[in-house]
Amino acid sequence: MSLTSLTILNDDELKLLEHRMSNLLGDDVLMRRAGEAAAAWIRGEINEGERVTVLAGPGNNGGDAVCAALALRREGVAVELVMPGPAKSDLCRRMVEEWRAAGGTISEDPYMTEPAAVVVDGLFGTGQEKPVSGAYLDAVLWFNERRAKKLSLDVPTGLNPATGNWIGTIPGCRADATMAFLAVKAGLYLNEGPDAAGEVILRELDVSVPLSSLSVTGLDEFRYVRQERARFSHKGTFGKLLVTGGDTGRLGAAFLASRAALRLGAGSVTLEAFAENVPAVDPISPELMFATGAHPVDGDFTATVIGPGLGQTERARARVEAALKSEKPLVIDADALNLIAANMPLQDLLLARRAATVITPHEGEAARLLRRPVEGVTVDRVAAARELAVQSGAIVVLKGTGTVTALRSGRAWVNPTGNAMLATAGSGDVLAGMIGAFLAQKFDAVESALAAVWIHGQSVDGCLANVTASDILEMSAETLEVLRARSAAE
Ligand SMILES: NC(=O)C1=CN([C@@H]2O[C@H](COP(=O)(O)OP(=O)(O)OC[C@H]3O[C@@H](n4cnc5c(N)ncnc54)[C@H](O)[C@@H]3O)[C@@H](O)[C@H]2O)[C@@H](O)CC1
Ligand SMILES: Nc1ncnc2c1ncn2[C@@H]1O[C@H](COP(=O)(O)OP(=O)(O)O)[C@@H](O)[C@H]1O
Ligand SMILES: [K+]
Repeated sequence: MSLTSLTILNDDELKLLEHRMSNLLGDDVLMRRAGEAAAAWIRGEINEGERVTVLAGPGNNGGDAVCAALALRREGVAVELVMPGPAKSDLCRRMVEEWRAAGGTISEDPYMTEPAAVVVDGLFGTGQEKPVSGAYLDAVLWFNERRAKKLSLDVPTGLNPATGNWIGTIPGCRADATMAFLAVKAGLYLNEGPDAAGEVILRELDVSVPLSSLSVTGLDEFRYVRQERARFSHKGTFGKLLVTGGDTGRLGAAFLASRAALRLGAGSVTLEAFAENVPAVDPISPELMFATGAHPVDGDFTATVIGPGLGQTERARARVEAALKSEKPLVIDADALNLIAANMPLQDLLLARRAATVITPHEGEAARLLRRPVEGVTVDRVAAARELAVQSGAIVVLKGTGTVTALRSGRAWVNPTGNAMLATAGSGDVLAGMIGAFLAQKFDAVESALAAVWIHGQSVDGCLANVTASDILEMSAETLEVLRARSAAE
């Protein structure tokens, strides 16, 4: 995993860059560099005498694959080239001619090849237009069944490079590693993408890649959160956070958010719980304070988190209204989002807010806010997050596989950390509390959101089982500690 932010280029941006580079360098130079880069990686994966099978498609992804085969063959590696259909792009045709001129043969059926240690998917890349079918689909199935190291070139075949969904819902290649050329594509991090791509390896091909409005979050996005605290400080320096939620039966959600906020460094945390029988103390976190009597004034706190376990009563609606009217930073999660989705005046208040506001919907909550079915969010998570940012005026953290953080300017980030161990009840409450903790410590709101999402995901890195939300908050605090130690040593 890369620790610095990576630029994501979309199809238009890539085409423009490729066009410029092709004018500057010659039309085949990037393809040759891509092939060489793949061949160099493959050489590192094989032992003396082991074979490689390369699947090449009809377009430039196929051209990259043929170039890789050529480079391996030049070095004496036993490599077989399979093309289920004829070359269609000029560049791919040219590479095929070179392959034949070098004495190479081409088979159409991968089942006719010898067992290989590495198999390469160079069937389709960013030019995929329709679901994979026919002989190409057979090649995809063959690829997935191999007991070999599996490398996809640029994008796993069948995956929509922008959205991370299978094109036409037909599953495509599942690789151990994907080598992205020039820039990474958003789809490698979203929905089906991480399972399909495996490890993402970027090769910029000696091109200086321009910035874009979308990137993969790296540590450089939150250097202040990672900095050691100044010694000249006191608990007031780190802010007072209010957590509002926890109605009867859902008190735990508010506890998780509050405990996470304490662990992630809020100077103090006060819980305003809606449940009837709220304990006088949290025996696990006795540091936690409880609001008693009338509802606290948001303005008396540095920041508020509202929503975890809040419920959707009239009392809750009125409390969300008061929070929206406050001029302090606010994190809005869970039921507070559902209340806003169902209530136009609350939406107006949200849009009118001037203080920093972070909303943290999962796909279901985002769908309600955007008034569409959940599939209308899943189909393009980046687009949905951007739309929601425009609609709400808030910083949007759209949770899920590849959490997307978007601003109303269109600037957006895809988070690379995390795994399905986060898919456990209360993990979103922990995240809301973490963002609240960073806002209370007066970090920039965008940095707070990006840092919390990255750390929350990283905390379960390598975990395969045995993780509850309570563990996530402990491990997130440990992750921040490691990051601070490292940044102090830099
Ligand atoms: N042009 C350049 O300068 C560079 C291109 N690169 C490679 O070029 C790729 C993009 O190349 P292309 O735009 O040619 O796209 P692809 O190679 O992904 O595929 C396009 C070709 O496949 C056909 N096709 C698409 N979907 C199909 C389907 N489901 N069934 C059958 N045929 C289908 C199209 O009609 C077209 O002929 C990138 O992913 C990358 O691998 C890299 O070499 C980097 C430099
Ligand atoms: N498969 C997954 N891969 C990565 N992150 C996930 C996955 N499933 C859930 N998450 C993350 O876990 C958290 C779940 O939050 P949420 O849906 O609000 O759950 P809850 O309400 O139970 O706390 C979010 O941060 C989400 O991004
Ligand atoms: K591919």
